[in-house]
Order: sequence, then C-alpha cells, then structure tokens
Amino acid sequence: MLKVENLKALYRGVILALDGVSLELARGEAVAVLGPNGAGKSTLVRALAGLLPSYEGRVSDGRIELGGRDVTAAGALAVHRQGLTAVLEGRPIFRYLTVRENLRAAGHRLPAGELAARMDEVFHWFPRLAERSHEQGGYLSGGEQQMLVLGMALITDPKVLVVDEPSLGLAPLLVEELFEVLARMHREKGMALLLVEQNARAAMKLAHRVYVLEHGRVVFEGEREAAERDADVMEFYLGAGAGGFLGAKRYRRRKRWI
Ligand SMILES: Nc1ncnc2c1ncn2[C@@H]1O[C@H](COP(=O)(O)OP(=O)(O)OP(=O)(O)O)[C@@H](O)[C@H]1O
Repeated sequence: MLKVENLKALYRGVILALDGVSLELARGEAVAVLGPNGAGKSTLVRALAGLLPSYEGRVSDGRIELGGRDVTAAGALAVHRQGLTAVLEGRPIFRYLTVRENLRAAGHRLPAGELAARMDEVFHWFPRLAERSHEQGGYLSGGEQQMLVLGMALITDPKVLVVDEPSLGLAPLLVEELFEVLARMHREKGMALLLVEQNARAAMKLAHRVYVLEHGRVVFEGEREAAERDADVMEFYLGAGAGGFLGAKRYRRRKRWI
C-alpha cells in the first residue's frame, strides 16, 4: 500500500532530517514509528503527505510509492487524492469555527448527502464531538481537539491514515481512550494506519510492526513481538528492565554503530 525507499529529506537545502529511511505499510496494517525528539518523525509525516515544501523542506533522494504509484514529487493534493490523509502534530484545527464547521471544511469536496453520513460516522466514533458540535474548536480540551483532527481526517475516508503524535500532552487515561478508538477504527474500517509516536507503550498496543527512528535513520525494524523482546528498545522507550539511565546510554552507544 505504502512503500518508502531510501528517503532523504533536507530543510533549507542543508539540514538533513531523513537519512535513507525505508519502510512499508501493507493494506490494512498498523505500523508504529517510534523515536526521540528530533529523530525525524514529523519530517517523515510531512514527506509522506507531500507537505515538506510548506516547511522549507524537500525530498532530496529516494522514493515514496502509494498504491503502486510514485508520489515522491506529487504534492499534497495528489497524495490525498491517492488515499493518504495525514494528521499533523499540534492539532491543526480552525479555532474560531465550531466542531461541525471544522468537519464541514475538512469534507468540503464531498456531496452534501455523503458529508452528512460521514459526519454521523465521526460522531459515532467520537460521541464527545457530537455533544460539543456547536462549540468553537479553540474552546475544546486538548483531547477533544485531537478527536476533532482525527474526525477531520476520517471525513475524507482515507485508505492510509498517518497520525503524528496524537498522545502529545494528553493525560494517560485519555491517551488510552483515544488509542482504543483508533484501534477499533483501524480494525473495523480496514484502513492502513501509520502511527508516529513518542509514547511507545500506547503505540505498541495497536501496531503489528514497529520502526524506531533515530537521527533520521531506521535503527530498529520488526514485528511488535520482536520489539517487545528487544531489550534495548524496551529499556530505552519503555523504561523496562534494570537499564534506566545507564541502559539508555548503552542503547545510544550501540546504535551509533548501526
Ligand atoms: N522547518 C524546519 N526547518 C529546519 N529544520 C527543521 C524543520 N523542522 C524540523 N527540522 C529539524 O529536522 C530534524 C528532525 O525534526 P522532526 O521534527 O522531524 O523530528 P521529530 O522526531 O518529529 O521530533 P519531535 O518528536 O520533537 O517532534 C530536527 O533536527 C529538527 O530541528
């Protein structure tokens, strides 16, 4: 469904944010991309969505294939038409528009009947949005805003949904609730899901496979079970085992050689 080969991305012609990333996402699969701050996760999302030029960035090498088509240089609209919707970090909503108006804006290309049906579906997944449908986006809580951006993505009925750090700044219980909905949505709708997260514990609950990104490179790739068996990944991202700070240092030392 989605295939990324040896992707390199630069900002302002000099800042190398992705340094040869390859990954795959099969139809209906859920994959997590984990990594610390500055690893290149958001850059990957922007590249997949065709949005790097809006950030003074560009793909300098490699290839992105979506549904068998080369979309490396296709641009945001073409990528979207090919079935990929990305939910960017930072909950980009229209703060002065109501929940309903935000959803309508996201689905403005749809015929009226279809838009109404999709909006009902969003309210089915996120009943809290239905309750607050006439509230301005800016007055919603962080969790509700995250539901709204996911709802705005859902309106477009994507084949591939890419979500950048949905858990950021949310209370643990809310993260759990949000990820449960994401997991059910992914299962029942059969869409492929690429989840970019720092919250490894939450992401690994619903991912079939895991990639770990560091300094713009993939330093681990495997089934979720393999990630759970990998002492380094577990220590560094989940704080498991006796590693703690020393474990994290050991992980960094080892990964430097990859
Ligand atoms: N618009 C930009 N212009 C210049 N450099 C950028 C820009 N956006 C990101 N970078 C740089 O690219 C590198 C990767 O950043 P990116 O935001 O992709 O990482 P990340 O893994 O998403 O981190 P975080 O979890 O903190 O969001 C960093 O060194 C960052 O400073």
